Amino acid sequence: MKTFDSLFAELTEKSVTRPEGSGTVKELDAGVHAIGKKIVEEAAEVWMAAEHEGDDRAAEEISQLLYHLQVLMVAKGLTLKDVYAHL
Ligand SMILES: N=c1c2ncn([C@@H]3O[C@H](COP(=O)(O)OP(=O)(O)OP(=O)(O)O)[C@@H](O)[C@H]3O)c2ncn1[C@@H]1O[C@H](COP(=O)(O)O)[C@@H](O)[C@H]1O
Repeated sequence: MKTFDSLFAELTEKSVTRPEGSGTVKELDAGVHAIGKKIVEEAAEVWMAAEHEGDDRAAEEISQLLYHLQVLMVAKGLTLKDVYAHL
């Protein structure tokens, strides 16, 4: 099963190899402003799913929020260590 750390490694690699058809590459090219807007949108979807939908939908939305947060980290050049230092 994919984990937070393994997804981050995958996204970091894609930012370097830039494979065709990668949504991550497309999002990175859109820039921090666009990624930030996506994070806000996904956060709202997490909230709505948690309050009004089932656990499975909430978990799915949370996974998408985590993905977009990771894309922002890659865009900013932040590592997992940088973030874990604040946990
Ligand atoms: N985990 C994810 C992931 N979670 C969410 N998303 C993207 O985030 C968006 C979620 O969008 P919504 O549900 O809001 O749907 P939407 O509004 O129709 O989406 P958009 O129109 O905004 O694109 C979709 O575009 C998904 O493709 C993800 N895209 C990729 N991954 C993983 O990231 C890795 C790299 O992906 P690629 O770069 O695409 O190869 C792979 O392991 C993927 O499984």
